[in-house]
Amino acid sequence: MISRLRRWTRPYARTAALVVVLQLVQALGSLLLPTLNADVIDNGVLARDTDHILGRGALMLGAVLVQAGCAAGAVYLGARVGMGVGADLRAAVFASVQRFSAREFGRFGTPTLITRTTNDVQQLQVLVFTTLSALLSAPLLAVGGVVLAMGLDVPLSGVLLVAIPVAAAVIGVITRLMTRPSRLTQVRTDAVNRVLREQITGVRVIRAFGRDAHERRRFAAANGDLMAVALRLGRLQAFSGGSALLVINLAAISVVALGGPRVLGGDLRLGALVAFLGYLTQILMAVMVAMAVFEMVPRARVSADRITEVLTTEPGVPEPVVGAPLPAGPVGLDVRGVTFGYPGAEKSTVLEVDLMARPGQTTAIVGATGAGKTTLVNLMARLIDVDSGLVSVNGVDARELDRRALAGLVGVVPQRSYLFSGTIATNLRYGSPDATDDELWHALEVAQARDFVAAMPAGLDTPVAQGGSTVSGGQRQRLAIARALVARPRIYLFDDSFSALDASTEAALRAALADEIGDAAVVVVAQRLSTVRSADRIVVLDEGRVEAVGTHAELSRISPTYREILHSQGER
Ligand SMILES: Nc1ncnc2c1ncn2[C@@H]1O[C@H](COP(=O)(O)OP(=O)(O)OP(=O)(O)O)[C@@H](O)[C@H]1O
Repeated sequence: MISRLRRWTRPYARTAALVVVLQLVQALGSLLLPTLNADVIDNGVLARDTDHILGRGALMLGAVLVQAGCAAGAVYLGARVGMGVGADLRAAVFASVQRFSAREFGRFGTPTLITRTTNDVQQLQVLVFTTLSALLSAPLLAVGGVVLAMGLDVPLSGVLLVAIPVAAAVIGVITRLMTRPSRLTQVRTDAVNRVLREQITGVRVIRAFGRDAHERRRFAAANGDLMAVALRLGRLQAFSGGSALLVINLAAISVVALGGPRVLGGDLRLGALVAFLGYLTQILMAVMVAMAVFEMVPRARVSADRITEVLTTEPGVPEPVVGAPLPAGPVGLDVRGVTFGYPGAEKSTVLEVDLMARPGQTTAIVGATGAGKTTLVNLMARLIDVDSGLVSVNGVDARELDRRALAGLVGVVPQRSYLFSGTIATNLRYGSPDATDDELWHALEVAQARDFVAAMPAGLDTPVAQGGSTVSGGQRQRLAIARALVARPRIYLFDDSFSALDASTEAALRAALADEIGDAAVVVVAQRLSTVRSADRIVVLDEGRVEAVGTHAELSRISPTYREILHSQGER
């Protein structure tokens, strides 16, 4: 794990080196104090030498001040390194997730990606911080303490021979015991996130079906599981803290019991006994600190594994090393023999599909629910990559185009349009940040959204809630269409984007769109016949395969599926 963390701590090497120096000075100060204390007792107090007491006292004060200053500096800089590493890791995980395609999102799931970016990174951040601010000085304090303690009195050092291995054994056992609950804690935090997220998103469905009690029980179960494992960890921590204190105090009692009579017998100086107690406490405290940090290691290792898994996951839609140049002028999109199956699915969702979208023409895709229409649109926009076959733009493989350039070329209005928290204007400018207000109003007009936006209290500056939950479904759809229009793409992919509009609004929108988009290529997925009837080309999809291609008139004759759709909508 250390080697994995090294990559992230490297940019902070200088600060970390400074922390090492500060910790060294701090530890030396700590080690000096018991010896000075012994000197004050033996040669000052017992010898009744006030000057010696004051002289050594001043020295002790100096040592304490230097030690405190260095300790504060080490903690401050340690925090800067820890927080810096944490921020860098979060940024890296975020960047990685941003490159994920639907495939990777499906594999990980949203809740765990959020936990990994926050909670798991926090584990590593805390480990780096405590290592720098506490663990670094522990070896010097322990080794230096042992050497100085032995210098004071060899026979008493026998106590250390017993106490240190006992403390070390406790570390080993507890660290091992903590590994499993640590891993479980992260997994169960994911589970709580998952349930919570689902319940917040689905709150209306829960209320509508009166399933509040059921959902409460579901959450209570996930929450209880998390608490159970957290308690198991807590018990182990309590045991480790308690046993460490027990070891320290038993060792101190043994030192007093063994050393006290020897002080009375004149065999050991009182100052040496007191100093020995000081070193004993320092040594065992150092062991205890190391123990506390080691206890974090299993948990941090689990987090490091979870973060590494995200960072090393290759996106299903990789970026080309050098993007091919963008085709100029009107743009057409071709799908040739494309097959795609979702990971884990038994059969392909899209099979050997051929389709073309020509500039200035509209291609409609129709088919039963689940026929693979949305999947096909996602393949065309390269939101997912084909398993085989080719999606090309003016003859250039879409995989060779720079992804941002491709996004500028292809405007997608998804089936479930999503609006970001902000205002109407910030949402509309999402794909074209420099668009003027006039351009926004124009796009709204084409999308049949001008009237309702104009009627809003702050017009374009009206706030929009995350997801667009403060506007109606039909309004959201129209805003999403306007957002695509503002970006002026050269290929439009409308995935069932008119479904929430009434027939007359849709007819007005289609008429306005036809004037607006000029020689752009349009692909429309639709259920409603009025939407597809006037298309230049209609592709009928059946269980992922193209059943037929043609105009409305042609398909009415040759395609059973198309006839079924006609039939279901009262036409023949
Ligand atoms: N992310 C996914 N992971 C696994 N399977 C998926 C995923 N998305 C869709 N599918 C499956 O792929 C098939 C086609 O789904 P798709 O959404 O492309 O159909 P559709 O024709 O757009 O349907 P609808 O008209 O109902 O929107 C369905 O059987 C669906 O279960």
